[in-house]
Amino acid sequence: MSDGGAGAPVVSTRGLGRSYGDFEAVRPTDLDIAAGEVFGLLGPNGAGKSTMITMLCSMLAPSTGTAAVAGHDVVRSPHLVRRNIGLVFQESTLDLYLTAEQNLRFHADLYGLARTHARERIRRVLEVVGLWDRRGSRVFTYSGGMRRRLEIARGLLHSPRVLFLDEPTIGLDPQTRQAVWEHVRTLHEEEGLTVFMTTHYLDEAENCDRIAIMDAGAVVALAPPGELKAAVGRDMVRVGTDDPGALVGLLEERFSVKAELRGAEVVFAVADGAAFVPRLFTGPGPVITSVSVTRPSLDDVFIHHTGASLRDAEESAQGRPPSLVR
Ligand SMILES: Nc1ncnc2c1ncn2[C@@H]1O[C@H](COP(=O)(O)OP(=O)(O)OP(=O)(O)O)[C@@H](O)[C@H]1O
Repeated sequence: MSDGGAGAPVVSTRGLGRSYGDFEAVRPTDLDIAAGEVFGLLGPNGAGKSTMITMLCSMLAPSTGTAAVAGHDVVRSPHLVRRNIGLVFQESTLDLYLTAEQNLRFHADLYGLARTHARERIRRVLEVVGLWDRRGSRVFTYSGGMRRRLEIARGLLHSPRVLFLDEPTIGLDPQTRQAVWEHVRTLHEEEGLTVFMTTHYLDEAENCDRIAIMDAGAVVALAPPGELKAAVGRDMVRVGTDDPGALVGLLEERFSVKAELRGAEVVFAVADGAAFVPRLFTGPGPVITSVSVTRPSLDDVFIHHTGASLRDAEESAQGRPPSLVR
């Protein structure tokens, strides 16, 4: 398979799917990702994100269809695929008893980088992720965030065309997540890297050029974040009340509006929030303590397509034992 030249998608799938027995973990999927794009795959636990990314990295054989990465077929040319990609997965594979520099040198040897080039490249990637000064420290002395940054540096050492990140910041605090993301952005901008990531975090998803929302093995929406939000189209109304259950019932009966409980709030979508809200205060009903009207957020988009809140997915992801913070 040829590289296809400028403008050709750098990741392309046709009918790509994976089953376990009768269970379709990833249903046949077509995807095209352009060179230089930052692409995010979002979905609740078990949606099929890891299965998808592992197939694209040539580490799991598809049951159906084809996938090409940097012009190479993932089944027929796995070695060429791996030369062209960087991987940062949930499970850390750093050697904790080696220094950062030694970890990177080992990786450079594996990829056959010439010594001088490797030296320059190690310096460059460590500088980008802010670890050059700590290059001589053994990795077990690093914090969770520093280890993650080092893994990103390692994933980029051999100048891949596509960086695959499977939940790169899971278990990290918001500031560290932000820092990791800034490093990815810098490399994306300076090296024209294509980034394919899975995430549970809405703020990370907002940074993507395009997002695919995956649910039960299928891509149910795919567009830039702004377009996804505009497509949901309606205003979100959040109401605080002393009796949320009663308010959900009242909205259904009196206004035929389907509302959900999100935490202590009742949340629903209407075409014109400002016009609708005064009607809530007419007639008998539970006491209303607060009301807010907002344009749709990415979480609203997620709920619209999957019926679940991404915030809940974030929380359950946070509850998992973080593989980074050892
Ligand atoms: N080796 C396997 N054998 C059987 N079922 C599997 C296997 N690997 C994954 N699955 C199932 O496939 C589905 C998709 O799993 P996958 O790990 O891709 O989801 P995910 O979206 O990455 O979830 P998470 O966000 O929790 O990592 C799940 O129902 C999972 O149980």
